[in-house]
Amino acid sequence: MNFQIAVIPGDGIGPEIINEAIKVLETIGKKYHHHFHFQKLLAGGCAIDKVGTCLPDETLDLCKKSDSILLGAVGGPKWDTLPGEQRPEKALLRLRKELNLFANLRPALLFPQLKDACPLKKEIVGNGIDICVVRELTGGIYFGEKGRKSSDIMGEIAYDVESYSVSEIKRIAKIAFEIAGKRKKKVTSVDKANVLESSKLWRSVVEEIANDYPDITLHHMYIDNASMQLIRDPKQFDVIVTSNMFGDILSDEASIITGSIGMLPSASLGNSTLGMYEPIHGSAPDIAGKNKANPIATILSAAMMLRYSFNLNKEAQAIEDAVTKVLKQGYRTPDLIHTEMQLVSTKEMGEQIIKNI
Ligand SMILES: NC(=O)c1ccc[n+]([C@@H]2O[C@H](COP(=O)([O-])OP(=O)(O)OC[C@H]3O[C@@H](n4cnc5c(N)ncnc54)[C@H](O)[C@@H]3O)[C@@H](O)[C@H]2O)c1
Ligand SMILES: CC(C)[C@H](C(=O)O)[C@@H](O)C(=O)O
Ligand SMILES: [Mg+2]
Repeated sequence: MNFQIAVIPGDGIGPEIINEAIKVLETIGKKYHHHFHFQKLLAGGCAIDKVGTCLPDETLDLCKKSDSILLGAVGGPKWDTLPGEQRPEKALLRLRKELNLFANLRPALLFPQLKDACPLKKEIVGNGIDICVVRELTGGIYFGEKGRKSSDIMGEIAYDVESYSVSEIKRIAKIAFEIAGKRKKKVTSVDKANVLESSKLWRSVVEEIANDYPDITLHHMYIDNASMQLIRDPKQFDVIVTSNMFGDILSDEASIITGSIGMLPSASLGNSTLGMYEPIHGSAPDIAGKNKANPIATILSAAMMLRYSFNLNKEAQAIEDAVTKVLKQGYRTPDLIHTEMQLVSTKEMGEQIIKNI
Protein backbone atom coordinates (compact mmCIF):
# COMPACT_ATOMS: atom_id res chain seq x y z
CA MET A 1 0.00 0.00 0.00
CA ASN A 2 1.03 3.64 -0.47
CA PHE A 3 1.26 6.10 2.38
CA GLN A 4 2.10 9.80 2.30
CA ILE A 5 4.01 10.82 5.44
CA ALA A 6 4.69 14.46 6.28
CA VAL A 7 8.00 14.64 8.13
CA ILE A 8 8.94 17.58 10.33
CA PRO A 9 12.51 17.09 11.57
CA GLY A 10 12.54 20.45 13.42
CA ASP A 11 15.42 21.62 15.59
CA GLY A 12 18.26 20.37 17.78
CA ILE A 13 18.36 16.57 17.82
CA GLY A 14 15.14 16.50 15.71
CA PRO A 15 16.83 15.84 12.34
CA GLU A 16 19.17 13.19 13.83
CA ILE A 17 16.43 11.07 15.42
CA ILE A 18 14.05 11.53 12.48
CA ASN A 19 16.66 10.18 10.04
CA GLU A 20 16.82 6.93 11.99
CA ALA A 21 13.02 6.63 12.13
CA ILE A 22 12.79 7.16 8.35
CA LYS A 23 15.38 4.44 7.72
CA VAL A 24 13.45 2.07 9.97
CA LEU A 25 10.20 2.80 8.10
CA GLU A 26 11.95 2.28 4.76
CA THR A 27 13.14 -1.11 5.98
CA ILE A 28 9.60 -2.02 7.04
CA GLY A 29 8.32 -0.81 3.67
CA LYS A 30 10.75 -3.10 1.78
CA LYS A 31 10.05 -6.10 3.97
CA TYR A 32 6.26 -5.84 3.92
CA HIS A 33 5.82 -4.28 0.46
CA HIS A 34 4.46 -0.88 1.41
CA HIS A 35 5.46 2.37 -0.19
CA PHE A 36 6.07 5.10 2.38
CA HIS A 37 6.51 8.42 0.66
CA PHE A 38 8.25 10.95 2.90
CA GLN A 39 7.88 14.67 2.43
CA LYS A 40 10.18 16.73 4.63
CA LEU A 41 8.58 19.99 5.81
CA LEU A 42 9.77 23.07 7.63
CA ALA A 43 8.46 23.96 11.09
CA GLY A 44 9.92 25.29 14.33
CA GLY A 45 13.04 27.38 14.83
CA CYS A 46 14.58 26.32 11.51
CA ALA A 47 11.46 27.62 9.74
CA ILE A 48 11.73 30.95 11.58
CA ASP A 49 15.32 31.24 10.37
CA LYS A 50 14.51 30.27 6.77
CA VAL A 51 11.13 31.84 6.06
CA GLY A 52 10.38 34.01 9.09
CA THR A 53 7.52 31.99 10.57
CA CYS A 54 7.45 28.84 12.74
CA LEU A 55 4.65 27.19 10.76
CA PRO A 56 4.61 28.11 7.06
CA ASP A 57 1.18 27.78 5.39
CA GLU A 58 2.63 25.21 3.01
CA THR A 59 3.65 22.97 5.92
CA LEU A 60 0.19 23.14 7.46
CA ASP A 61 -1.51 22.45 4.10
CA LEU A 62 0.70 19.49 3.29
CA CYS A 63 0.25 18.06 6.80
CA LYS A 64 -3.52 18.25 6.34
CA LYS A 65 -3.25 16.42 3.01
CA SER A 66 -0.91 13.68 4.23
CA ASP A 67 -1.82 10.30 5.75
CA SER A 68 0.16 11.02 8.90
CA ILE A 69 2.82 13.27 10.38
CA LEU A 70 6.13 12.31 11.98
CA LEU A 71 7.78 15.04 14.04
CA GLY A 72 11.19 15.25 15.71
CA ALA A 73 11.25 18.24 18.06
CA VAL A 74 11.06 22.01 17.85
CA GLY A 75 12.58 24.84 19.85
CA GLY A 76 15.88 25.72 21.43
CA PRO A 77 17.77 28.50 23.22
CA LYS A 78 18.34 30.42 19.99
CA TRP A 79 14.64 31.32 19.86
CA ASP A 80 13.92 31.54 23.60
CA THR A 81 13.69 35.33 23.72
CA LEU A 82 11.00 35.56 21.01
CA PRO A 83 7.49 36.54 22.12
CA GLY A 84 5.15 33.57 22.78
CA GLU A 85 3.24 33.82 19.51
CA GLN A 86 6.46 33.68 17.47
CA ARG A 87 8.25 30.88 19.31
CA PRO A 88 9.05 27.59 17.52
CA GLU A 89 6.84 25.67 20.01
CA LYS A 90 3.83 27.56 18.66
CA ALA A 91 4.14 25.47 15.46
CA LEU A 92 3.48 22.34 17.49
CA LEU A 93 0.53 23.85 19.31
CA ARG A 94 -1.01 25.11 16.08
CA LEU A 95 -0.59 21.77 14.33
CA ARG A 96 -2.29 19.98 17.23
CA LYS A 97 -5.16 22.50 17.30
CA GLU A 98 -5.67 22.91 13.53
CA LEU A 99 -5.73 19.14 13.01
CA ASN A 100 -7.95 18.65 16.09
CA LEU A 101 -5.54 16.12 17.58
CA PHE A 102 -7.13 16.19 21.01
CA ALA A 103 -5.95 12.82 22.34
CA ASN A 104 -2.29 12.33 23.12
CA LEU A 105 -1.30 8.77 24.02
CA ARG A 106 2.02 8.47 25.84
CA PRO A 107 2.80 4.86 26.71
CA ALA A 108 5.39 4.55 29.48
CA LEU A 109 6.67 1.02 29.18
CA LEU A 110 9.75 -0.20 31.02
CA PHE A 111 11.46 -2.72 28.74
CA PRO A 112 12.62 -5.60 31.00
CA GLN A 113 16.16 -5.15 29.64
CA LEU A 114 16.23 -1.59 31.01
CA LYS A 115 15.43 -2.36 34.64
CA ASP A 116 18.97 -1.31 35.57
CA ALA A 117 18.47 2.07 33.88
CA CYS A 118 15.31 2.72 35.93
CA PRO A 119 16.14 4.90 38.96
CA LEU A 120 13.59 3.11 41.18
CA LYS A 121 14.40 0.21 43.52
CA LYS A 122 13.96 -3.29 42.08
CA GLU A 123 11.19 -4.14 44.57
CA ILE A 124 9.19 -1.09 43.41
CA VAL A 125 9.57 -2.02 39.74
CA GLY A 126 8.67 -5.69 40.35
CA ASN A 127 7.65 -7.40 37.10
CA GLY A 128 7.66 -4.15 35.19
CA ILE A 129 5.90 -0.87 34.57
CA ASP A 130 3.34 -0.34 31.83
CA ILE A 131 1.34 2.88 32.04
CA CYS A 132 -0.53 4.74 29.31
CA VAL A 133 -0.86 8.47 29.91
CA VAL A 134 -3.83 9.87 27.98
CA ARG A 135 -3.24 13.60 27.81
CA GLU A 136 -5.89 16.05 26.61
CA LEU A 137 -4.04 18.00 23.92
CA THR A 138 -6.10 20.82 22.43
CA GLY A 139 -7.63 22.52 25.45
CA GLY A 140 -6.91 23.65 28.99
CA ILE A 141 -4.43 26.31 30.02
CA TYR A 142 -2.39 25.93 26.81
CA PHE A 143 -5.23 27.29 24.70
CA GLY A 144 -7.21 29.47 27.12
CA GLU A 145 -7.23 33.23 27.09
CA LYS A 146 -3.79 34.63 27.86
CA GLY A 147 -2.26 38.02 27.99
CA ARG A 148 -0.79 40.88 29.94
CA LYS A 149 -2.44 43.84 31.59
CA SER A 150 -1.38 46.45 34.05
CA SER A 151 -3.06 47.49 37.23
CA ASP A 152 -2.43 50.64 39.24
CA ILE A 153 -2.10 48.63 42.42
CA MET A 154 -0.23 45.51 41.27
CA GLY A 155 1.69 46.72 38.23
CA GLU A 156 2.12 44.30 35.32
CA ILE A 157 0.00 41.14 35.37
CA ALA A 158 0.27 38.08 33.10
CA TYR A 159 -2.48 35.47 32.88
CA ASP A 160 -3.30 32.12 31.27
CA VAL A 161 -6.81 30.76 31.71
CA GLU A 162 -7.54 27.06 32.23
CA SER A 163 -10.97 26.06 30.95
CA TYR A 164 -12.59 22.83 29.80
CA SER A 165 -15.97 22.20 28.22
CA VAL A 166 -18.09 19.12 28.92
CA SER A 167 -17.62 17.88 25.35
CA GLU A 168 -13.82 18.25 25.52
CA ILE A 169 -13.74 16.19 28.73
CA LYS A 170 -16.19 13.59 27.42
CA ARG A 171 -14.22 12.80 24.28
CA ILE A 172 -10.88 12.36 26.06
CA ALA A 173 -12.46 10.34 28.89
CA LYS A 174 -14.07 7.98 26.35
CA ILE A 175 -10.68 7.37 24.75
CA ALA A 176 -9.12 6.61 28.13
CA PHE A 177 -11.86 4.09 29.01
CA GLU A 178 -11.65 2.44 25.58
CA ILE A 179 -7.88 2.02 25.97
CA ALA A 180 -8.24 0.71 29.52
CA GLY A 181 -10.73 -1.88 28.21
CA LYS A 182 -7.91 -3.36 26.13
CA ARG A 183 -5.45 -3.23 29.05
CA LYS A 184 -5.78 -3.79 32.79
CA LYS A 185 -9.19 -2.12 33.01
CA LYS A 186 -8.20 0.65 35.38
CA VAL A 187 -8.42 4.42 34.80
CA THR A 188 -6.91 6.99 37.13
CA SER A 189 -8.22 10.45 36.39
CA VAL A 190 -5.77 13.08 37.61
CA ASP A 191 -6.98 16.58 38.44
CA LYS A 192 -6.88 19.34 41.05
CA ALA A 193 -10.58 19.27 41.95
CA ASN A 194 -9.87 20.45 45.50
CA VAL A 195 -8.92 23.85 44.07
CA LEU A 196 -9.79 24.29 40.39
CA GLU A 197 -13.31 24.76 39.03
CA SER A 198 -12.25 23.26 35.67
CA SER A 199 -11.07 20.15 37.56
CA LYS A 200 -14.40 19.85 39.38
CA LEU A 201 -16.18 19.69 36.03
CA TRP A 202 -13.49 17.31 34.75
CA ARG A 203 -14.14 14.94 37.67
CA SER A 204 -17.92 14.91 37.32
CA VAL A 205 -17.83 14.38 33.54
CA VAL A 206 -15.30 11.54 33.85
CA GLU A 207 -17.60 9.92 36.42
CA GLU A 208 -20.56 10.24 34.05
CA ILE A 209 -18.60 8.57 31.23
CA ALA A 210 -17.45 5.81 33.62
CA ASN A 211 -21.11 4.69 33.91
CA ASP A 212 -20.89 3.49 30.29
CA TYR A 213 -17.89 1.29 31.17
CA PRO A 214 -19.00 -0.84 34.14
CA ASP A 215 -16.08 -3.27 33.80
CA ILE A 216 -13.47 -0.49 34.21
CA THR A 217 -12.41 0.70 37.65
CA LEU A 218 -12.13 4.46 38.00
CA HIS A 219 -10.01 6.24 40.59
CA HIS A 220 -9.55 9.97 41.02
CA MET A 221 -6.28 11.40 42.22
CA TYR A 222 -5.03 14.93 42.78
CA ILE A 223 -2.07 15.91 40.63
CA ASP A 224 0.23 16.55 43.59
CA ASN A 225 -0.42 13.10 45.02
CA ALA A 226 -0.23 11.48 41.55
CA SER A 227 3.24 12.98 41.00
CA MET A 228 4.36 11.35 44.24
CA GLN A 229 2.54 8.02 43.70
CA LEU A 230 4.14 7.63 40.27
CA ILE A 231 7.52 7.31 41.98
CA ARG A 232 6.33 5.55 45.17
CA ASP A 233 4.33 2.82 43.43
CA PRO A 234 4.06 3.16 39.63
CA LYS A 235 2.58 -0.35 39.30
CA GLN A 236 -0.74 0.90 40.72
CA PHE A 237 -1.38 2.76 37.42
CA ASP A 238 -2.79 1.42 34.17
CA VAL A 239 -4.33 4.32 32.20
CA ILE A 240 -3.91 7.87 33.50
CA VAL A 241 -6.24 10.44 31.94
CA THR A 242 -5.54 14.07 32.59
CA SER A 243 -5.51 17.63 31.31
CA ASN A 244 -3.07 19.15 28.85
CA MET A 245 -0.59 20.61 31.33
CA PHE A 246 -0.79 17.90 33.99
CA GLY A 247 -0.29 15.32 31.22
CA ASP A 248 2.75 17.15 29.90
CA ILE A 249 4.42 17.10 33.30
CA LEU A 250 3.35 13.60 34.41
CA SER A 251 4.55 12.02 31.16
CA ASP A 252 8.06 13.44 31.51
CA GLU A 253 8.07 12.08 35.06
CA ALA A 254 6.79 8.69 33.87
CA SER A 255 9.46 8.59 31.16
CA ILE A 256 12.38 8.50 33.56
CA ILE A 257 11.07 5.37 35.24
CA THR A 258 11.33 3.69 31.84
CA GLY A 259 15.06 4.49 31.85
CA SER A 260 15.18 7.72 29.84
CA ILE A 261 13.00 10.36 28.26
CA GLY A 262 14.55 9.08 25.02
CA MET A 263 12.34 5.97 25.31
CA LEU A 264 8.86 7.54 25.31
CA PRO A 265 6.90 7.78 22.06
CA SER A 266 3.55 9.46 21.50
CA ALA A 267 0.56 9.49 19.20
CA SER A 268 -1.66 12.54 18.85
CA LEU A 269 -5.03 11.51 17.50
CA GLY A 270 -8.33 13.10 16.54
CA ASN A 271 -11.48 11.92 14.80
CA SER A 272 -9.84 10.71 11.58
CA THR A 273 -6.91 8.38 10.86
CA LEU A 274 -4.59 11.38 10.40
CA GLY A 275 -2.34 11.47 13.45
CA MET A 276 0.87 13.15 14.50
CA TYR A 277 3.63 11.00 15.97
CA GLU A 278 6.54 12.35 17.97
CA PRO A 279 8.80 11.49 20.88
CA ILE A 280 7.69 13.23 24.07
CA HIS A 281 11.09 14.84 24.58
CA GLY A 282 12.31 18.11 23.15
CA SER A 283 15.16 19.24 20.93
CA ALA A 284 17.78 18.46 23.64
CA PRO A 285 20.08 21.39 22.77
CA ASP A 286 22.75 20.08 25.17
CA ILE A 287 23.42 17.03 22.97
CA ALA A 288 22.31 18.30 19.55
CA GLY A 289 24.64 17.55 16.63
CA LYS A 290 26.70 15.06 18.67
CA ASN A 291 25.19 11.81 17.37
CA LYS A 292 24.38 10.96 21.00
CA ALA A 293 20.59 11.22 21.16
CA ASN A 294 18.50 8.13 21.74
CA PRO A 295 16.35 7.60 18.62
CA ILE A 296 14.16 4.88 20.18
CA ALA A 297 11.31 7.19 21.25
CA THR A 298 11.02 8.44 17.66
CA ILE A 299 11.30 4.94 16.20
CA LEU A 300 8.59 3.71 18.58
CA SER A 301 6.48 6.74 17.56
CA ALA A 302 6.83 5.54 13.95
CA ALA A 303 5.56 2.14 15.14
CA MET A 304 2.55 3.86 16.74
CA MET A 305 1.93 5.58 13.39
CA LEU A 306 1.81 2.22 11.62
CA ARG A 307 -0.63 0.91 14.20
CA TYR A 308 -2.98 3.89 14.68
CA SER A 309 -2.98 5.68 11.33
CA PHE A 310 -2.31 2.81 8.90
CA ASN A 311 -3.66 -0.20 10.81
CA LEU A 312 -0.39 -2.07 10.07
CA ASN A 313 -0.23 -4.02 13.29
CA LYS A 314 2.29 -6.71 12.45
CA GLU A 315 4.61 -4.10 10.93
CA ALA A 316 4.38 -2.01 14.14
CA GLN A 317 5.07 -5.12 16.19
CA ALA A 318 8.13 -5.87 14.03
CA ILE A 319 9.62 -2.49 15.03
CA GLU A 320 8.82 -3.00 18.71
CA ASP A 321 10.31 -6.52 18.62
CA ALA A 322 13.46 -5.18 16.96
CA VAL A 323 13.85 -2.58 19.73
CA THR A 324 13.49 -5.32 22.35
CA LYS A 325 16.12 -7.46 20.59
CA VAL A 326 18.62 -4.61 20.35
CA LEU A 327 18.20 -3.89 24.05
CA LYS A 328 18.67 -7.61 24.78
CA GLN A 329 21.87 -7.56 22.74
CA GLY A 330 23.12 -4.85 25.11
CA TYR A 331 23.23 -1.80 22.81
CA ARG A 332 22.70 1.48 24.69
CA THR A 333 22.84 5.16 23.80
CA PRO A 334 24.57 7.28 26.50
CA ASP A 335 21.29 8.16 28.28
CA LEU A 336 20.75 4.44 29.03
CA ILE A 337 24.27 3.31 29.70
CA HIS A 338 25.30 1.29 32.71
CA THR A 339 27.86 -1.44 33.30
CA GLU A 340 28.78 -4.08 30.71
CA MET A 341 26.76 -2.51 27.96
CA GLN A 342 27.70 -1.64 24.41
CA LEU A 343 27.71 2.15 24.02
CA VAL A 344 26.34 3.23 20.63
CA SER A 345 25.60 6.48 18.82
CA THR A 346 22.24 7.64 17.45
CA LYS A 347 23.11 6.24 14.02
CA GLU A 348 24.43 2.94 15.35
CA MET A 349 21.29 2.43 17.43
CA GLY A 350 19.18 3.00 14.29
CA GLU A 351 21.37 0.56 12.33
CA GLN A 352 21.07 -2.13 14.99
CA ILE A 353 17.29 -1.80 15.05
CA ILE A 354 17.19 -2.10 11.25
CA LYS A 355 19.40 -5.22 11.38
CA ASN A 356 16.90 -6.82 13.74
CA ILE A 357 13.83 -6.16 11.59
N1 LIG B 1 7.77 18.05 21.08
C1 LIG B 1 8.64 19.02 21.07
O1 LIG B 1 9.00 19.52 20.01
C2 LIG B 1 9.24 19.48 22.35
C3 LIG B 1 9.02 18.79 23.55
C4 LIG B 1 9.63 19.25 24.71
C5 LIG B 1 10.43 20.37 24.68
N2 LIG B 1 10.61 21.03 23.50
C6 LIG B 1 11.52 22.17 23.37
O2 LIG B 1 12.85 21.64 23.35
C7 LIG B 1 13.75 22.58 23.92
C8 LIG B 1 14.56 21.94 25.02
O3 LIG B 1 13.70 21.61 26.10
P1 LIG B 1 14.15 20.89 27.44
O4 LIG B 1 15.63 20.95 27.56
O5 LIG B 1 13.30 21.39 28.51
O6 LIG B 1 13.70 19.35 27.23
P2 LIG B 1 14.36 18.19 26.36
O7 LIG B 1 13.39 17.05 26.38
O8 LIG B 1 14.76 18.69 25.04
O9 LIG B 1 15.68 17.77 27.16
C9 LIG B 1 15.66 17.47 28.54
C10 LIG B 1 16.87 16.57 28.88
O10 LIG B 1 16.64 15.26 28.31
C11 LIG B 1 17.67 14.91 27.42
N3 LIG B 1 17.09 14.24 26.27
C12 LIG B 1 15.97 14.61 25.61
N4 LIG B 1 15.76 13.80 24.57
C13 LIG B 1 16.75 12.88 24.57
C14 LIG B 1 17.08 11.77 23.74
N5 LIG B 1 16.33 11.42 22.69
N6 LIG B 1 18.19 11.06 24.04
C15 LIG B 1 18.94 11.39 25.09
N7 LIG B 1 18.70 12.42 25.92
C16 LIG B 1 17.60 13.16 25.65
C17 LIG B 1 18.34 16.23 27.03
O11 LIG B 1 19.66 16.02 26.60
C18 LIG B 1 18.18 17.07 28.29
O12 LIG B 1 19.23 16.77 29.17
C19 LIG B 1 12.86 23.74 24.40
O13 LIG B 1 12.89 24.73 23.42
C20 LIG B 1 11.50 23.14 24.53
O14 LIG B 1 10.46 24.06 24.40
C21 LIG B 1 10.04 20.60 22.34
C1 LIG C 1 7.16 22.04 23.44
C2 LIG C 1 5.89 22.05 24.22
C3 LIG C 1 4.93 23.01 23.61
C4 LIG C 1 5.27 20.63 24.32
C5 LIG C 1 4.06 20.67 25.22
O1 LIG C 1 4.10 21.28 26.30
O2 LIG C 1 3.05 20.09 24.85
C6 LIG C 1 6.19 19.55 24.82
O3 LIG C 1 6.62 19.78 26.12
C7 LIG C 1 5.52 18.21 24.71
O4 LIG C 1 5.46 17.51 25.72
O5 LIG C 1 5.09 17.84 23.61
MG1 LIG D 1 6.49 18.06 27.34
